[in-house]
Amino acid sequence: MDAFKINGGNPLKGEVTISGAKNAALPILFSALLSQTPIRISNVPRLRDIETTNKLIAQFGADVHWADDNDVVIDASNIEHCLAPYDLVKTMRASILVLGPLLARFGHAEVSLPGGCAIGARPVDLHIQGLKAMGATIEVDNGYIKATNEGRLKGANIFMDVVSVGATENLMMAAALADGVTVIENAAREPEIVDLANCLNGMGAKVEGAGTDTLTITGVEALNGEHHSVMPDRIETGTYLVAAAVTQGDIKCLKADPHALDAVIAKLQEAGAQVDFGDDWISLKMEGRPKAVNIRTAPHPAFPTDMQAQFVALNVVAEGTAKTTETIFENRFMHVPELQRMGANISLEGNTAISTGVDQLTGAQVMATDLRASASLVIAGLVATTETQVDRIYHIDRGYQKIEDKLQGLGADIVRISV
Ligand SMILES: CC(=O)N[C@H]1[C@@H](OP(=O)(O)OP(=O)(O)OC[C@H]2O[C@@H](n3ccc(=O)[nH]c3=O)[C@H](O)[C@@H]2O)O[C@H](CO)[C@@H](O)[C@@H]1O
Ligand SMILES: C=C(OP(=O)(O)O)C(=O)O
Repeated sequence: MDAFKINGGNPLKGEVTISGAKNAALPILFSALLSQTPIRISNVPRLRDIETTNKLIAQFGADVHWADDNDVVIDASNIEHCLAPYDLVKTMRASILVLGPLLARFGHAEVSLPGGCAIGARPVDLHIQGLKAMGATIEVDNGYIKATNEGRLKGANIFMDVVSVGATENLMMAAALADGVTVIENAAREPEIVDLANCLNGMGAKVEGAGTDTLTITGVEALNGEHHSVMPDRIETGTYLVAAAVTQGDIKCLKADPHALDAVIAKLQEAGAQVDFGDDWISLKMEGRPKAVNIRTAPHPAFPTDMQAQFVALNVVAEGTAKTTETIFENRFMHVPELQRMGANISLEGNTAISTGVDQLTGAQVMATDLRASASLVIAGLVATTETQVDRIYHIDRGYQKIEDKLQGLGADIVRISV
């Protein structure tokens, strides 16, 4: 199993190129299942979750191949079956996103229930309810969601009582091929939803309102190939910016999208960082110790849950006391006990972490428990006074392309080892 060894103390300096967004690339790759002709997707990050997605799509019978370093071509004209098996689905929750496209195009789909995960139970009831509202018959049997539909799905009015990124994406993809108009109210407004809508519209879909809380989708009979470039990863960008702030560094992120990062930039400025940006870059300079900042996660455009752990790493070395409140996932504080082992002064009260920054963290052997928790431990390691070993970094490989190479390029002392 791989681990990172980190010797902290170097301020991050220089330029880092941001990869395509994992959370946009995954639904966009799955949207290829809606298309009768090949689709080419550029700026796809090279990550474990992307490999899992490609494997899942290929096992339905589609032809999936890398056409270039970051370009994937998918030809789903011939699909042999519509069964998504537990072995693949259990390794990546986003696999549930095959349900809408397969059902809409082929009238049936069997998808393993993804099961709970480290950060929370993460049910899929909204996905199922929305598809039922569009006329599908759905049963859950032996751990599988079994969905069927006679002919095309029917357009429907769907109100989602929880804002869900994945359910919005699944229903938007299904509605793209439905008969009639679907209106999704209380839809998620994340930039990745907009990127997916743009890709679908390029394939011939009629999706309006992406980026607002009401989506109107007029179904079409068929979708066809498209060449789409995935948006930059706002969470990867935010992670490097926080790492630079914590190490009192000076970095520039290239091929980034600063407009997708408003809430994160506001918090970095509140922490005392100087942040500048242009159309496709963002830079951060931090002089002196950051100031602790209160955080409350909520659906976009509020502060993203996927940046919570990284800001906890900032708060535990910042000047002052801060409250970090997690409102999206019920168990997304597993980095807290690991940070305590590195000397952090932090405690948990319900869904709030209360921290008072310490002058210095000390290195320790710590365990990554989920994707962003791993990132927060790496950030903590970058400022710790002695060596840190972060174990189980397969979590980080799900979502960060070549993180150790990128951090080394910024001057960090981090190496991958086999343990
Ligand atoms: C691949 C991907 O894009 N993952 C992102 C996506 O996950 P994902 O799409 O799984 O997250 P959701 O937006 O669906 O989850 C938000 C909340 O809704 C709840 N819920 C969701 C679906 C449902 O049917 N019933 C229900 O109750 C969840 O348990 C959670 O409490 O959005 C999350 C919230 O921004 C991010 O942290 C993840 O990085
Ligand atoms: C939680 C995340 O991903 P997933 O929804 O794929 O688990 C994430 O990207 O932080």
